[in-house]
Amino acid sequence: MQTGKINVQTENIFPIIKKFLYSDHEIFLRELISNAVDATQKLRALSSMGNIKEDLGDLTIEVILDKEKGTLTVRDNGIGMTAEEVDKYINQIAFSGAEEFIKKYKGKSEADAAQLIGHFGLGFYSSFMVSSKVEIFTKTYKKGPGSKAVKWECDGSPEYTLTETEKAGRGTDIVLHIADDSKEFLEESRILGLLKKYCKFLPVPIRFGNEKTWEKVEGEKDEKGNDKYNEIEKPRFINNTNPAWKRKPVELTDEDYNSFYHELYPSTFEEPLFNIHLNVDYPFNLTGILYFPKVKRNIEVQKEKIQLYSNQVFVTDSVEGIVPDFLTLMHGVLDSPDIPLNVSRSYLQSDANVKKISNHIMKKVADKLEDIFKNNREEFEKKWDDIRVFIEYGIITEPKFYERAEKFCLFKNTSGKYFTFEEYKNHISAAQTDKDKKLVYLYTSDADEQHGFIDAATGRGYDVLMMDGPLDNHFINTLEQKFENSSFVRVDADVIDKLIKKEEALPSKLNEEEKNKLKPVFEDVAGKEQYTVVFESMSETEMPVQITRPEFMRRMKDMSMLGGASYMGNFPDSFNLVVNSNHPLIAKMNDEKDENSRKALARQLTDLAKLAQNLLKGEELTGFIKRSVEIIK
Ligand SMILES: Nc1ncnc2c1ncn2[C@@H]1O[C@H](COP(=O)(O)OP(=O)(O)OP(=O)(O)O)[C@@H](O)[C@H]1O
Repeated sequence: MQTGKINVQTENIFPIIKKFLYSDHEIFLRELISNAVDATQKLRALSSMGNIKEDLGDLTIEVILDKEKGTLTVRDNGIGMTAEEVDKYINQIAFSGAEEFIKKYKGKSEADAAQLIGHFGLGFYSSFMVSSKVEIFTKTYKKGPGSKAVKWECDGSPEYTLTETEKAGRGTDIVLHIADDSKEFLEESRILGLLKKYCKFLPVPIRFGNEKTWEKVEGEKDEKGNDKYNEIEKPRFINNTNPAWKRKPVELTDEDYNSFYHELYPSTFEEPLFNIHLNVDYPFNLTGILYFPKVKRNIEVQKEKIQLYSNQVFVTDSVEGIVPDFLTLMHGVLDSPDIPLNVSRSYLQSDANVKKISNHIMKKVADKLEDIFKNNREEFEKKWDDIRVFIEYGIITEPKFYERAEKFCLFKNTSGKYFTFEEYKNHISAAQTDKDKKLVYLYTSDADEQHGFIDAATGRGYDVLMMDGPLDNHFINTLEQKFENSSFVRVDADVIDKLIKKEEALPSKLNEEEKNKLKPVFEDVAGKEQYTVVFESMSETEMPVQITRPEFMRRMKDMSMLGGASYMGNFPDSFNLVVNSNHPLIAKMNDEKDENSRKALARQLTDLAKLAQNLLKGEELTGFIKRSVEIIK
């Protein structure tokens, strides 16, 4: 027997390991199983190179729980280790990582220390987070002297023992004696949960005990004459060793992609819209499949998230910082050994590899969208309403994505037709260029509520865009910065004559004095605080009074509601009450001598204008209806 001191200066490092990995104790299982997978893959590699002649036998990795003994064992049939290798890889190399960590951690805050851990990969030693004692039983695949099985044992102090032992087969058993404060890891359900989380797609079969199922007994019936079934126990395998993202795209059908989607997200019933299969070797290694889900109208916190793997080992499903923000709306898997694990967000964001990966993914997503757009515009338009939020989000937040998306991003108008930016510009430029040569894009945020204004605009030969998505306020702001000499104006921002300013207005039939006389009457009925009364000389056929929402003030209000400008507090609604000074009813009002009649007329006209903007409510509405009945009588 050999006893020795693990090559470490610090007296007892395990309490420190324990403390700093506290929040993530469960990763010990991921680390141990990864080692077992590595050992198995190495064996496979040796065999395929002809270095091992005999049959490798069953390579299943087993996870064995013994509640009575209080142990959890990870067993592999991989390459195993000789005594010398245990000394080298476990006592020295593996520990030096831990030790280096301790040195660096001294004098740092806990948060910094937690970030550091990832760089050192405590690997095997993370098992001490949950164990009072760890044993390794291992036998190398190598033949000859020095290849006897050995047992290594350590109880968390820097002393270990290394002895010869008997072991039937090749490979390694790591036996954890679970510590009193970690008893949860002796619960079958807890371990099963962890295996399903971290090991679902590992490339070597993982078995955890047995599961019960029902098996049909051929040729036998039960008392009722139905097929007979017996309950049987069979080995419970955790993983799909050949997940879709590791296979070649040519081998996969749409059904394969969809069924893999459901394998990833078992509780989701919706089908994804389409997918992108990633496969890059250089300058970094990245595989994966991303799915476009149907994005809900209101972007909610998502249940299904992109899952990040490193060589098929699950790492995390918070990929912020690794993929651009707007791509976090996608679903699927990314697998890259080049993404550093267990490190902080800010570290990830500054990592050069991560940046390259992020740009690459963005490019691939744009490629795919452009591809569908070019080759199957009909399908693209059909999916547009579902993917639109996603593309707008990308355009708002990523200038690089805009450069690509400006070719395939679509506008939809109120009659349901789709246009690219370029097509739309050509479509409206004749009718919607104002007297200063500025192109005015008209839009509605609610086709029902703004119906009257849309009607007036289309009547003029203008086109109106549907901008009723959750991001459209921001989207419009972005486009105004990108499009030269253009502005966006909501259809109810002004009366139709003023919406797109053309030549000089018609002459007014009211003079200034008359206007000044009528103005207070309208101010009185509408309320001066909320409504600014303005006179416009429009055609006689336009409405006598209209309510508009000046574009700038409305945007400020929308922004304050979104919380984007909370310093403005509760920004008030602000409206213009536009009086058509050429309308016969206004002329009639002007001629009216009786003050009460003049006021009644103003009130009725104002209420009609409010009604058209869905602003007439409650008591005002009731009053209006009663008055209208009186008039008809
Ligand atoms: N099940 C095993 N079979 C054979 N060798 C093993 C096994 N587990 C660990 N080893 C050896 O011990 C070494 C140290 O393992 P450890 O998990 O600490 O670090 P690592 O796997 O090299 O790196 P990482 O920090 O990424 O886990 C491994 O590189 C390997 O040589």
